Amino acid sequence: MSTIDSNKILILDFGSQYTQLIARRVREARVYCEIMPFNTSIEIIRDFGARGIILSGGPASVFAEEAPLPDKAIFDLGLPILGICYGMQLIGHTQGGRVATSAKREFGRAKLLIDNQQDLFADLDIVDNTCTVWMSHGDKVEQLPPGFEAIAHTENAPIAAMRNGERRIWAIQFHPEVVHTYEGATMLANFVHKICGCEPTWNMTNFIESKIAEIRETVGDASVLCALSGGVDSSVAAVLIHRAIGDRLTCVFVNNGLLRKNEAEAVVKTFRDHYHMNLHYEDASDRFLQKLAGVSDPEKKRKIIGNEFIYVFEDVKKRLGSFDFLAQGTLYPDVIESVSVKGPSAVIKSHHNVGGLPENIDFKLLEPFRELFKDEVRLVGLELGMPDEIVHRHPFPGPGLGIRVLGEISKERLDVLREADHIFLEEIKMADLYRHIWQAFVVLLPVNTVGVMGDERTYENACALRAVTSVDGMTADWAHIPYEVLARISNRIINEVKGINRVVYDISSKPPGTIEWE
Ligand SMILES: Nc1ncnc2c1ncn2[C@@H]1O[C@H](COP(=O)(O)OP(=O)(O)OP(=O)(O)O)[C@@H](O)[C@H]1O
Ligand SMILES: O=c1[nH]c(=O)c2[nH+]cn([C@@H]3O[C@H](COP(=O)(O)O)[C@@H](O)[C@H]3O)c2[nH]1
Ligand SMILES: NC(=O)CC[C@H](N)C(=O)O
Ligand SMILES: [Mg+2]
Repeated sequence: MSTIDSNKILILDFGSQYTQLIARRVREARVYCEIMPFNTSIEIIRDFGARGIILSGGPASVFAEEAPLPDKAIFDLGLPILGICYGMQLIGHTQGGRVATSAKREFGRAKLLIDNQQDLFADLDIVDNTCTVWMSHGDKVEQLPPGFEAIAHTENAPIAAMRNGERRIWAIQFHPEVVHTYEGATMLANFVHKICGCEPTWNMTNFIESKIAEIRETVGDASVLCALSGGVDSSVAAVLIHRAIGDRLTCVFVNNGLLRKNEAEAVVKTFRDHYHMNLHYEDASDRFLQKLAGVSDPEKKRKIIGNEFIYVFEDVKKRLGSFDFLAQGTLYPDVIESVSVKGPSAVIKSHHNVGGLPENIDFKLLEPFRELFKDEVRLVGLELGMPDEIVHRHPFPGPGLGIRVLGEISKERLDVLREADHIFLEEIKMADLYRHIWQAFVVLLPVNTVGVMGDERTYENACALRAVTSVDGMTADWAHIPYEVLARISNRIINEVKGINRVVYDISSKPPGTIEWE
């Protein structure tokens, strides 16, 4: 991003599970950074103009025929380089050392003995030069490249970290980006501040100012249509764009018939009355429900919903006039997944995502949060003075209740789910748990169970409560909601919601489960 000058770090991605965590840690050190694929050309790297480069880990072995390697000219840029895990191995391999597949692989916790407490390992909060780190490797550097010295070791790896002070290259076998490496954040901060000389200036106020200027420049005199869901990302995007271009912004909120109880009214009220924005409310519930009738396959549902959203936006554009831009709340994880070196990853579920719009759509895209993580978007929202209820809302997927009524969707089943879901959220809020939980919702199961109510036999639906804790939605654990709260929720749902006679609690983590059931 041109507005951020050279006070930034470049991360080259070799396919590690943790590349995004490296980016988070660098940003937590208040230095802007971007991830680029490992094979990015030296011209692009030079143009980006970072003050240092981090080479991520990765699944490959440097011996593999197709081992991913960076443009070797990165070693001649005169910039400090830090290699992590595979990044260390590739430095060892390409700079004249020797890497070998070790008989003793290291996974998980390891004790690191630091042999030199300078620069990268300065100011660590440790005793006896020993710190706990997290490892995940089979290969290791067995012989130092010329000019390098070992600066830390473990029982299994005599060269667990190395550096070449003159060429300003550092490399570590463990993962400093994961929380289990207790002093990892300090090490990464040492690299970006002390070694690369970056100033800790990245903050949301700077971001907002430079984004507003950029939006004005990009949009010029044109008008913008913003797909607004009332969720965190698009709401904060709408407020930011409104600051930049005022009434040339029109928001479109689509009622796809799959929203939660009272949601449509609440979103319209907030954005029309509170923010005084041009808001177009499009009730498209009939067309969505018609298209979904008789469909029970989750992937088919997702595709139908994703496509229908696009048709609705195009229809609205035809009716409301000329809009050059379509704005949406795309975040960094969405963007980066499409450039990851992991290659075509397995399709677990097709996330409805306007980012997957066809090439020939009649809009240019405006995505002000392409560089941000969700918690950063929340900070932008707070900085823009947005209320807690919007900024700290649980994420809600575009396909909405359509993927929470398992099996065939009908208006009746959606209504049953809406009531149960409403009770669940109400009780979570009352128990003061809403902010501790990443996401909580009810799933209506395509299962009828026998019950007894008022001495009468019932044969009605079962529903499942789903509540998870998470940082980024990529991994999640089931939330440990106190039994008393669960008991109250179950009681209320069974008593108050006609059509449900049994409530179960989902205790699956992600992985191996996912957060949504479809
Ligand atoms: N009902 C809707 N009407 C209009 N646009 C929508 C609707 N649902 C989703 N979108 C668009 O799809 C994008 C992706 O949805 P997503 O759920 O990831 O983000 P969000 O709703 O803005 O935030 P959150 O993740 O907190 O729910 C939104 O940013 C928005 O632009
Ligand atoms: O906008 C969205 N469109 C979708 O199609 C979609 N599918 C899942 N989600 C949300 O993504 C997070 C991870 O969900 P899963 O563990 O179920 O994959 C959770 O927060 C889910 O609610 C979606 N969001
Ligand atoms: N996490 C990593 O970067 C692993 C590097 C390499 N694949 C190994 O097993 O040693
Ligand atoms: Mg949403």
